[in-house]
Amino acid sequence: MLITAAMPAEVELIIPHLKKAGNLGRRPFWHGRLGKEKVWLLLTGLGMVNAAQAVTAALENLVSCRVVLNIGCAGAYESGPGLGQAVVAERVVLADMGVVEKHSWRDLSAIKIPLLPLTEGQKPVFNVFECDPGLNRGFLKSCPDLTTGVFATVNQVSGDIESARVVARRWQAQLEDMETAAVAQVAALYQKPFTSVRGVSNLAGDRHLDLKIGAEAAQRAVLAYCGLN
Ligand SMILES: O=C(O)c1cccc(C(=O)CC[C@H]2O[C@@H](n3cnc4c(=O)[nH]cnc43)[C@H](O)[C@@H]2O)c1
Repeated sequence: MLITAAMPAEVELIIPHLKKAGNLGRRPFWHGRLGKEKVWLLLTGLGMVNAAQAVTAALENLVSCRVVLNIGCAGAYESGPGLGQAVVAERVVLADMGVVEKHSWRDLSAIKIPLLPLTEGQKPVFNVFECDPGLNRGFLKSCPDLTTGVFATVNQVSGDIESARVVARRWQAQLEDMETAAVAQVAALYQKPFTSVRGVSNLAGDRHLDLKIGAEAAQRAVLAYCGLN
């Protein structure tokens, strides 16, 4: 399993279980066993470009990697989960990729060019990546406190509640982050099952974050999934 996170604070509980293994794609990575799982842990840096570059480098090199998991903290949209709640993604979306015309926003289907090569019998992929149902069942079984939801991955972080509300409504999303859908897109290109578990660090639109509370919630879910609780 390849586990990716953006920032060191998001992997502090997991790192003590693993060994530093140098750099991969110029990103620090660790390797070892987390209970039942053989794991590579990769720090990608902030945002979608960093995440996509790091995961591409990892999947080009780690040929025996079967599954990709993204973890970290996230902002929760109003009426979404509370601070410290861990959530597993049903689907993740490239939430602000599309067309703006006269202040009106449309998703990538307006451009009609899919993000992934078309495969027979599959619908074209524009903004939305479905997470792996089998992986999600495993998480929900081992972590009864987990909830599920849609993750909106943005380049423009919501800086006020009204802006957050627009993104939440557009995608029926519960959480906002800056990397998940980019990791999902690269995992899909490499045909690797993918999911994401994130913990709530703030109300989306409120820039006061408790990184530790959010990051620890997600990591505890990962440790439980691996049988280490
Ligand atoms: O200073 C700010 O305005 C600010 C706003 C949002 C997040 C940050 C961070 O330093 C953490 C970024 C990190 O955590 C994820 N994250 C956490 N909360 C949110 C959010 O409300 N909107 C988008 N991303 C969020 C994100 O994936 C980053 O990796 C600072």
